[in-house]
Amino acid sequence: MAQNAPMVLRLLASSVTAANRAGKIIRDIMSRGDLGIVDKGINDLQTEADRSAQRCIVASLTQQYPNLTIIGEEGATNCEVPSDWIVTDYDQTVISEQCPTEYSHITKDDVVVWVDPLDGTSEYTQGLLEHVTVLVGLSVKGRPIAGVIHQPYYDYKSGNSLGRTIWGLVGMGVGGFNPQNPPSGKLIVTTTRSHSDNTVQKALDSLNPDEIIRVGGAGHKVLMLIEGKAHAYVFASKGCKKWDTCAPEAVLVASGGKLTDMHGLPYEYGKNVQHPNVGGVFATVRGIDHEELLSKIPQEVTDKLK
Ligand SMILES: O=P(O)(O)O[C@H]1[C@H](O)[C@@H](O)[C@H](OP(=O)(O)O)[C@@H](O)[C@H]1O
Ligand SMILES: [Mg+2]
Ligand SMILES: [Mg+2]
Ligand SMILES: [Mg+2]
Repeated sequence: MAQNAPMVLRLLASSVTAANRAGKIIRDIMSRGDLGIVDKGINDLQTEADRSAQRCIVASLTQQYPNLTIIGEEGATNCEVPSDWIVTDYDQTVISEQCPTEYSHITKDDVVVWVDPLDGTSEYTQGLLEHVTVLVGLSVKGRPIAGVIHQPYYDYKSGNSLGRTIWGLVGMGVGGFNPQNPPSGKLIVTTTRSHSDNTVQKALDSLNPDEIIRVGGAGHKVLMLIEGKAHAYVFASKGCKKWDTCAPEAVLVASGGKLTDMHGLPYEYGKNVQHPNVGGVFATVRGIDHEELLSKIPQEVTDKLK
């Protein structure tokens, strides 16, 4: 009986359906063509799709889990939304999974949900729609243990109008896609397409990669890893925030990978942590020696990330 499932499993199943609904809102707003762009600061845009997607997700989860702690990129959310934006059903695949016993007694008070309603806003406004993801991350006692990465425009050029939703729960596994290993005998690194600087480039140069793939979206970059298109995501900059990395880190770890800052330290996702990831992002797929690769980053780079 779904309602008797552990709260963490139910919350993940609810997050999948909420992210799917947010993805439709994102597509509908793009179709209408009025993005309502607001400039939040240097190279930091927000559209009506960001705002509406967050209101949809927060309203849906709050209705099912009152007083749940949710931190969204777009700040305080007006939960007065059209009734058809509120979804309260569970994703049936997720809710049918066997939840690891370690999460059996987790309560809402242990959980913080990190929401990036539209990751890759800059790319969304530029029409690079395959870079866009919806991110819902679940942290328990500060650790990222579950995540949803929804792609509203997955394979849209071939007519797919529903997108794709990937999920993961550490200790249970991942779903919604076929994990692939990157090619052996070479090093492919993914990084920013729009926020590079000398420090970012020095970090990349120190790894001497065979190939660098520059794309937008923190969620999109982690998808490159778990789908076997890159071995590491390296971003020696303070630009990312906790809502950018909570869900991707949980899915990556659930698939055997690892994400730390550029000093090799884990990020904490409790409700009182600072939002910027000031240590940068260093993520690797299963099979890559995270610490060995990280040891190649020079101190002149890590000194800039404190
Ligand atoms: O949700 P948005 O604001 O689109 O999230 C941003 C990140 O904050 C930003 O760090 C990423 O920069 P890069 O593309 O340079 O990695 C951006 O892509 C979005 O993820
Ligand atoms: Mg943003
Ligand atoms: Mg983001
Ligand atoms: Mg965003």
